Amino acid sequence: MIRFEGICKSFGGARAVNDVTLDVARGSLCALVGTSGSGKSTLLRLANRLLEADEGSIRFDGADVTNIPPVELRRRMGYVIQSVGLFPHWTVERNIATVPRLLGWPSARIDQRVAELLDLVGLPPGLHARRYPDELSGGQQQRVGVARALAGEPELLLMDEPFGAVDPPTRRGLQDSLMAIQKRTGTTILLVTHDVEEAIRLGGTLAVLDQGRLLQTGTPAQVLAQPATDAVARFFGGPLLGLNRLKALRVGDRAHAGAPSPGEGEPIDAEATLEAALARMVAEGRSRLPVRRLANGAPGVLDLADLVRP
Ligand SMILES: Nc1ncnc2c1ncn2[C@@H]1O[C@H](COP(=O)(O)OP(=O)(O)OP(=O)(O)O)[C@@H](O)[C@H]1O
Repeated sequence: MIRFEGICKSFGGARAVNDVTLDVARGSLCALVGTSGSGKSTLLRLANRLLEADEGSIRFDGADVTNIPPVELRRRMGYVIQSVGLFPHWTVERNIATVPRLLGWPSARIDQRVAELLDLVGLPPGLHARRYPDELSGGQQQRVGVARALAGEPELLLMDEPFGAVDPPTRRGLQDSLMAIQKRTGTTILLVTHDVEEAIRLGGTLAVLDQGRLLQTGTPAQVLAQPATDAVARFFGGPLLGLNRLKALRVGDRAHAGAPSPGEGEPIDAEATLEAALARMVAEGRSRLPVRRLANGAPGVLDLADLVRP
């Protein structure tokens, strides 16, 4: 869907992005992660030509982005930033309708799209469509920002720290909504975050940047099991990397067949993370949990020892 090839970008002689080659497959979610100043936002802005690369090429659906007019490019790529940037004097529905209006959609189609998107991001249209941004909480504004970016049915959604400014429980709610939206719409997402937990939780592919260089790509489970460099290991927790790894693995990945014995407590879901399983074991003083259902449908068990298996 989008491929960065040998991309370099400098500001005043300092390399912000250094020879990055990265492929984001159609329908996937790729999280650009790395410490502050590693070049994540720059890479995102190069995708929609808010910035131009010094070297290398970016192909979007097979075409070099420099051959696509910026207006067309930004219509085909939704862009969500942390500060949201909603127009304060426009209602929620008018904000969301920005791109469809520019595209000249008939008003009935726009109204239908706005209502559908508000539902999708979990804001009932009857309650929210006519409100103004300053009548919404920060988390609700973020949801409107996501709806607005999706309005023109973009092929790619670029998100720069989209949930950076909201509290952790709201952030988790927004992450869940985003994952559900992606499942439903199949939109390709390239997202910037420096939050390790968010990067792991969203699943998909991680692309780890450090000082402008791409150090590693892979699923969270792969990257946390075998960090390519010390910088990657440090980013994912250093001495606590092992604990973060438990966030990237599911109970079903490690549980084994077995009949739970009486008194072993509530079964845990095979989809729960190993971190959640360990938390239950610690809280309940158990070294074994029954598992509701393995991939083959049979009940199973998870032992404390399963958590430390390679
Ligand atoms: N417009 C600009 N002019 C000059 N330098 C810039 C500009 N944009 C970015 N930089 C520099 O490029 C480097 C990479 O910045 P970038 O914003 O891409 O990093 P980041 O990984 O997104 O960081 P953060 O997580 O803090 O947002 C930094 O050293 C930054 O100071």
